[in-house]
Amino acid sequence: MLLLMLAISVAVFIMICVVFPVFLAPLVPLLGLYYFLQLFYRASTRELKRIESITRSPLLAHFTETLNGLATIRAYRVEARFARDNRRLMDATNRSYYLIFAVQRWLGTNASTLTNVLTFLVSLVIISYRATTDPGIAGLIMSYLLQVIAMLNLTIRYASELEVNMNAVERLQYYAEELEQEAPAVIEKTRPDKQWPATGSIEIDQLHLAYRKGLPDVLHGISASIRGGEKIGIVGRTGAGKSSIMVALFRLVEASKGSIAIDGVDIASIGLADLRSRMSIIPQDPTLFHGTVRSNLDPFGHHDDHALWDALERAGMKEYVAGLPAGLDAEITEGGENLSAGQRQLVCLARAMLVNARIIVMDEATASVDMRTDALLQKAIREDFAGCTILTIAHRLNTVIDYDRIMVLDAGEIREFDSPRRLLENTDGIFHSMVAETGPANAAYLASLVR
Ligand SMILES: Nc1ncnc2c1ncn2[C@@H]1O[C@H](COP(=O)(O)OP(=O)(O)OP(=O)(O)O)[C@@H](O)[C@H]1O
Repeated sequence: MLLLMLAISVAVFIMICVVFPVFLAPLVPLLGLYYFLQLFYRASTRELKRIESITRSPLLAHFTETLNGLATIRAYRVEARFARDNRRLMDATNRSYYLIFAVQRWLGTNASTLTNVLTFLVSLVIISYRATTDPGIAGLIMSYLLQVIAMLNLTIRYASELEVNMNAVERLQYYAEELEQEAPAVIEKTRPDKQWPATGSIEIDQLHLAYRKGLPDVLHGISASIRGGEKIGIVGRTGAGKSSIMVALFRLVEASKGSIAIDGVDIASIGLADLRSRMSIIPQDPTLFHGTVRSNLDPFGHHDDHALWDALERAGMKEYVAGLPAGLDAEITEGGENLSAGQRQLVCLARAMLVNARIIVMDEATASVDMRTDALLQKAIREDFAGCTILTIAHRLNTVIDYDRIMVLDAGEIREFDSPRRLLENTDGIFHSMVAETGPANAAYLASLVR
């Protein structure tokens, strides 16, 4: 609408000026000045907006961190420091914000001055030609002149705003076209059959993994052969590479060298959706989404209510969910905030049970739960997942001491991989020393549990 009005005003104004070319004389140099004004204005606004965006991110990050860590901040009585940091970051943002307004005022003042000069000059021309100029035309010239100038001011403002906001479009385009994409979800030619993986055997062959190009490998050519149905505990000190094996298995990061084959199928050759839908993961930090119990258990609506209740029962959550007024349709808030950490873990467990996968990966699934939930999880792992291949990434050796085999990782390499009994017998081994570090009483208890 604005552009249309501007176009009409400019057109009429030009027509008048063509009929009475004398009025063009003062316009030409002043429009030139106008052009320079907008050049300065656009360049400054663009840079200021950029600075404002850069300084706004730390402010928002600090604000979010403060909100998340409010309890800790209060406990350590460091409110003053956080308030000071917040003010400092706010000042940094406001500095550019203030300047953006100042630049707008600068444009407004200069444009108004130019407008006034222009109006004055055109009025002088009209007065000097009053004998030959129709009073109606003179009025029309003055009226359109004022409109055109006002529109020009707005046009400069909007053009520069458009230019700045185009940054967002540029960023979207970058995300859509230039950002490195995941492998395809499905590769028709190499789709595994519906039963895959029937046994759940995993063959890891000289696997190297780096989190990004240019970063050093975190797994240095590991090889292991896991039979279908085996229970494998993966242990090692912090940073040994335990979670990286899970990352490679789900292809969250592609292996830089080597391969993983599941039931003889190289996982790099199939689509990601096919790969990830055939394995279940119970992460350390259970992930729930805003929605209902039902949508969290079965996001794609593949299962009927009977199957959902059955999974909840096996995970020990049936009683709780049945007690909710809406049952399976009870609301789950963002991140599962309205459930306890243990209940979130159990919902994840029920979700894993529902999938009926042959391969289950647990990333320290029992690290943050109470004894009852832990017992439920362990029972489920033994009974429900009896025939499944289980890989448990564990810090607590108690969780995996009765597993079939333990893989001991150190600095991205497999140092030991054997049954817990044999590993314990090797008094020079890492596993033996890890068990000894848990204290004499627990070490004796662990030794009594090994099969
Ligand atoms: N997203 C990442 N980007 C870059 N390097 C990473 C990333 N995640 C992990 N690493 C590096 O990979 C190595 C192995 O990390 P990983 O998380 O596999 O160890 P972990 O044994 O699971 O440790 P923890 O017991 O603390 O969870 C570490 O040196 C770590 O710094």
